[in-house]
Amino acid sequence: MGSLASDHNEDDQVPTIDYLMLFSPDPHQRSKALDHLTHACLDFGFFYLVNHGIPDDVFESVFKGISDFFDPTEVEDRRHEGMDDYFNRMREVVRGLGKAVSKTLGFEECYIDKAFNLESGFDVSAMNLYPPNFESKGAVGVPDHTDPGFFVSLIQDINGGLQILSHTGSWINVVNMPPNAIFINLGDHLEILTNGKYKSHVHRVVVDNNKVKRISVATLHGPSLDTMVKPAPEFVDDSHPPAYRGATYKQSLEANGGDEIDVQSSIDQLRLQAL
Ligand SMILES: O=C(O)CCC(=O)C(=O)O
Ligand SMILES: [Fe+2]
Repeated sequence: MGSLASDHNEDDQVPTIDYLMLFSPDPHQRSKALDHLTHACLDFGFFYLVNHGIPDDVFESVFKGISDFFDPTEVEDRRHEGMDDYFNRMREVVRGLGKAVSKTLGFEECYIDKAFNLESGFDVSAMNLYPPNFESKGAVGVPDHTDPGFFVSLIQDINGGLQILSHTGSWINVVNMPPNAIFINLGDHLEILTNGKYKSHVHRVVVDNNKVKRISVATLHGPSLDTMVKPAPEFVDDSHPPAYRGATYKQSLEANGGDEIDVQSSIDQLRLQAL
């Protein structure tokens, strides 16, 4: 395994997107915010989302629920209520963001909602608790991967550990996420739909710097399972032949083998060889 403390780490150059501004009634503000989002999607593939309207206490109750869940002395409790509230609110934020991202692609705002049939979208959440682990230098919490789905939303109780590979090939330490921001990462299926225009970025979690436990919730927001996802005709032409084969979301979640849906990336299996 290579060195994780790479020479090329960059401390946090993650764009910040103001959700409210994307829907500002002032057309000038709105268009500035959308330009900013276009830049974040094209040149980064990830960003901090602020002003999303999910109250702080909703995040707090999710972290508390996860903390209790991993605590063997804690009995089964009411954690599900807080979780459901969080998931429902996050889904709404993500659908709103889909409208804005549709516009950055030059489409009507319902484009992503329709392309992925988000009325019955398939979301999966990973709830992670990383214990303090500063003795095992270089330990990998989660190895390099991209995620299926069109957006991944991530919340965390403290900064530190998440690294994402930038478009220039350097690992960015995600360490300056504002409290109660949502880290949004574009997923494999947005990359497929846009024929590689909006890319899904490799990320990982290192735990060697954690002095205290860290909790995160990563939700993979996906199309409905029966949605056929393939490069949309708008992104395909002679100089941009289709770079991925089409598959239903379910098929792509099964493409790693086995008969079961797994929620690992299978974008490598869907990539077509360049002629
Ligand atoms: O915990 C994190 O910061 C990221 C976890 C992650 O990438 C995932 O669950 O897909
Ligand atoms: Fe991930």
